[in-house]
Amino acid sequence: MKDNLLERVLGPTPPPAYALLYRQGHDQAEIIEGDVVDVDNLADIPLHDADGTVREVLALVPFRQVRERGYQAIDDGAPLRCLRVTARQEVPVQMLREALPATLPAIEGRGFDVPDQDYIATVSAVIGDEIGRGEGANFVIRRDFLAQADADGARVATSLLRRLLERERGAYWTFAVVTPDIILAGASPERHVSVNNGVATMNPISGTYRHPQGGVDPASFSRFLLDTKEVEELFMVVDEELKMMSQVCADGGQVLGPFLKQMSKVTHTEYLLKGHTSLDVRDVLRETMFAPTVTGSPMQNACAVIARHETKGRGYYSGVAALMTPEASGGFSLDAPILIRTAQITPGGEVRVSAGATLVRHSSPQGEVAETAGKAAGLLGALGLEAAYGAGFGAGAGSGAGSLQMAPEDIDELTSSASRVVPQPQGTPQPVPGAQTATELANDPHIRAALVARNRMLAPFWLAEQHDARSAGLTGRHAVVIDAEDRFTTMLAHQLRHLGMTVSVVPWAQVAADGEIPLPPDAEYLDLVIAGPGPGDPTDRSDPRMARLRAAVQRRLRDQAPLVAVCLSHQVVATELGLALARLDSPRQGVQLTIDYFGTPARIGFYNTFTARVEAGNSSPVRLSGGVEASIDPATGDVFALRGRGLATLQGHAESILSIDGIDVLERMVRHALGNV
Ligand SMILES: C=C(O[C@@H]1C=C(C(=O)O)C=C[C@H]1O)C(=O)O
Ligand SMILES: NC(=O)CC[C@H](N)C(=O)O
Repeated sequence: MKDNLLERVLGPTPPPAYALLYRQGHDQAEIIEGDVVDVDNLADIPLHDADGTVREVLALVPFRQVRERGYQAIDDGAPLRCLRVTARQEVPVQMLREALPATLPAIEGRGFDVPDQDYIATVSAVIGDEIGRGEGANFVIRRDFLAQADADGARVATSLLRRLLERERGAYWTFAVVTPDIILAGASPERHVSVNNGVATMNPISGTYRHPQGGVDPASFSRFLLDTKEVEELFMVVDEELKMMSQVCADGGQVLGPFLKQMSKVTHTEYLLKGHTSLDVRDVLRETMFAPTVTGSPMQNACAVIARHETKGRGYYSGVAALMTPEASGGFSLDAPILIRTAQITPGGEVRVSAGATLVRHSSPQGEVAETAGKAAGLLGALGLEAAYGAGFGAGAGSGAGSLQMAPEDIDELTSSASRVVPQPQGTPQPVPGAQTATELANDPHIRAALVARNRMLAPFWLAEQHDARSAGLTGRHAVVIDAEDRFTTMLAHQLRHLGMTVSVVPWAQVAADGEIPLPPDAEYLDLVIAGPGPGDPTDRSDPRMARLRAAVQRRLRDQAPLVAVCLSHQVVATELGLALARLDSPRQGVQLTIDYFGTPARIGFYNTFTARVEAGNSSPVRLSGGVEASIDPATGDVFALRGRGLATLQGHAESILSIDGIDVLERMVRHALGNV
């Protein structure tokens, strides 16, 4: 008789480890049984048996795994757990739903571990001490809602899954994974990365509209769509994920969208990034570990910031579940949602629901408190914990008990700020008027038009496919990009290759103390050095990273050897040329500006807190000593770009999705540095 895995899994003697998955784009739900194997590194994920037979594996990758990349994380010991699939079954989703326990066990909410006041203090500290000191553009700090169920963990997970299948919508994966000591159940909106027949897709989601009590409302949603903070947040995570795409895909990543992800309690804005990869799926996982939408950017430093401001390890929160399935071609497909909106459950029925908010320079602490609560709301509602968090986090009053009470004006904060309205690109339709109620926001033509209009702010380079190189006469020239811990270098490398160059990226630590830069293995001569961006204060003499960057820059300047310098490295060059460096009153982290690039207006993305400055009131460009000229902001004297013999620098990021004119400016910089080739 055919084994009915579903019956077995939900029967009196379930197997020790199984998963129940309902994945977007699949007709049927999947039931998987597997052997549990814990491994140290992603490369150890057992995709082959000893005899070489391919195996399907579902891996649970905890956040602390990021240490494999050399990034910081509080070590809570959560294992990289693999289920080697031994049996699987597909059933219609309603069959799964109806087979799951119909009643929830009693669950007592204990509230957030970090009270509102403490979370507010953390938000302020992150804005002031991290973004305000040039450590990065955005950081995701999470807190945990804790609860205790009067049942074992598997029962909590399966009954929660039923409620999620009944109530949640728009999820990428709705799932429960049960293993002897680690149990997860959730409805994650966000695909981190998938690979199918060599096509890699990432799905950065950012921007969160919390549904008002009476349901979604196109008027308030239109205001949300025009909120600068929400728009910039999404663009920043697209940039950060393009860094990952440029690393794993030879053709970078084409940006598709924006789209909406409408869920039960919140609606998000999102893009899809697509490219072609030939990497092993485990390498794809490593190079993309983890999403900026749940960590921040630049990602490496975001991990350090998280370790500074969170007090406990994240377990699996913001990690991924990764299903790797053999493909006919001999490789493996990969499907990896981010573990958010996911309950971490112990065998004894302790429940932990983590939620974070993306903190940016103009975050409102109260608004971010409400956002963590809003993100937890879908799961807490499904756990029957509505009372624990109050009547709702939407536009209504928060009348709930405990730590989550807040004033309606605070709750409204994120969506109502008229002072932060995005300047509307020409022809953008006005926000939809009045009280019309539409449940499917994406079907509203005005909303669709407003979404599409966002792309007018973005670089055509990244909105198009990028296989074909430009013939720029730079073919065969060798460039080395120095990585100063911001992976914008992968996008720079991709664009330079697009211009015909041969490019390698070296970490700053490979620069010698005397500034010598290693020659790539296949090159006899280095035509160009691109000194990259990075977090931190460029004048910090105690930081070995700054010292190496400075040594490299000094050497290139001394030899008048071609040098392009970006952002942090532009600042280093500027100080070497004797310019003053100042901290901006309001950081330009993730901001688009039109600059005068030596006679041509250029729309460029900026990610900086510091700036080099000359006297205000001059017109651009100004001539400095040594034949160097500076493109400046006449009002402030802020230096946007420098040019001299063999030298071209930019405070902004030509490689950014925010740089409409980026590839043209980069090409001009490279040609200038190479002596006008
Ligand atoms: C960090 C979370 O969600 C992420 C952050 C979002 C945002 O800040 O707008 C939106 C979706 C997710 O990418 C979470 O759910 O905990
Ligand atoms: N992206 C960067 O290189 C930033 C440079 C510097 N850390 C600043 O914030 O100004």
